[in-house]
Amino acid sequence: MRKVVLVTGASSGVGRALCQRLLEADDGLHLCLACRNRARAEAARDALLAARPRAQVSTVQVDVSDLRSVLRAARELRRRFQRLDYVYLNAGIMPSPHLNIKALFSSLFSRRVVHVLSTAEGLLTQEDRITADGLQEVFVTNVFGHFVLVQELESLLCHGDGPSRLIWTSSRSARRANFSLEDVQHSSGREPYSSSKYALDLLSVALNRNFNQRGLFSSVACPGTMLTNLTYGILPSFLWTLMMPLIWLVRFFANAFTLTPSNGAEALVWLFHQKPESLNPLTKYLSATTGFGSNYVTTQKMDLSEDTAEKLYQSLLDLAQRVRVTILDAD
Ligand SMILES: NC(=O)C1=CN([C@@H]2O[C@H](COP(=O)(O)OP(=O)(O)OC[C@H]3O[C@@H](n4cnc5c(N)ncnc54)[C@H](OP(=O)(O)O)[C@@H]3O)[C@@H](O)[C@H]2O)C=CC1
Ligand SMILES: CC(C)CCC[C@@H](C)[C@H]1CC[C@H]2C3=C(CC[C@]12C)[C@@]1(C)CCC(=O)[C@@H](C)[C@@H]1CC3
Repeated sequence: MRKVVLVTGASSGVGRALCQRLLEADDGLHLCLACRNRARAEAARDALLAARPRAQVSTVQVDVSDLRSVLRAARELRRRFQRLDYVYLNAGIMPSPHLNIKALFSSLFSRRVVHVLSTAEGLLTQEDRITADGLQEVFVTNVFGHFVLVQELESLLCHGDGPSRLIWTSSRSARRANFSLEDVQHSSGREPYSSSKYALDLLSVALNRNFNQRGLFSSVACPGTMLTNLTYGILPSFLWTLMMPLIWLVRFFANAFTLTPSNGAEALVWLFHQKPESLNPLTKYLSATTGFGSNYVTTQKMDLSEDTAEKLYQSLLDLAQRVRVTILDAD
């Protein structure tokens, strides 16, 4: 039977490159592209099938920032599939980013330059919004919509017939100091992106604790800094083009500049091929690229406590229950 792989945010960037690379390695897979925009999803499916006609590629419409859409998509997936072997929880946003140019220049002359350029620590803030469900948009898109999707797909993931895998696209910019259990949605801070990625790291640890015995395994990966729609929201593409010679130079010291979505997919593809029992649940798997353009995977121990992970998990369960009641009442 074909293995089924679901990828959210597969219409562009690293999600789309991941689909391409997975099919290059094995066109016997069934890929299901979970995207918010039907036209973009179909364009991605057509391009993938044109390159690998033997593959099976389907699409499902889901806007992960809209919980009704998540519930609808999960219902559709339960109708179509008996099991999901891999779910890549990849869709993500960084709305209205503001780059602190002064901090960027001072970091270039500091000893922490490689760390700052790899994580953007102290360089970026964002303006978050509130969704129609009354939730912070970055939190619901990057974390909570995916959490509810996983909950709704539990029967396809814990099927008792071999392991299933969750692979989250996190980030090197996930930072403990930007996350608080008292404000998991980061409604009162200016770094919702970093907070949401830290929440993903915690969530993955908690999911392993709660689901490994039922055959579900979770991992987190960072694709490194790539030129995608997300980074074109920080600086326009012509500025990235102008900075390219400098970035190629920087890449000799900072392996996080993977630059292309295909390079960025390295850790996500590598995780696909690993036995889940061999992976460390407290490790983040990072795509990296050398100055000469070779890709490899490196690891980082996550800066978190299992107790905080469990507390976040419980607060997401509570929130999901409350939101479900509100949605059901309104319908
Ligand atoms: N670019 C980078 O340097 C880095 C990116 N990442 C992470 O990689 C992931 C992919 O981003 P990247 O490829 O860079 O950027 P892109 O903007 O190219 O991809 C983001 C994907 O998420 C989808 N998406 C956004 N919002 C929603 C939503 N509400 N519902 C469903 N899908 C949605 C987009 O759909 P659509 O095509 O319709 O816009 C798109 O397919 C993100 O989680 C990001 O945080 C992590 C580290 C570095
Ligand atoms: C290196 C160049 C000469 C200057 C580039 C300046 C900035 C635009 C980049 C420096 C660090 C970058 C970075 C990201 C975006 C672009 C920078 C701020 C991310 C925040 C993109 C999304 C992520 O998830 C992070 C892992 C990236 C961290 C580094």
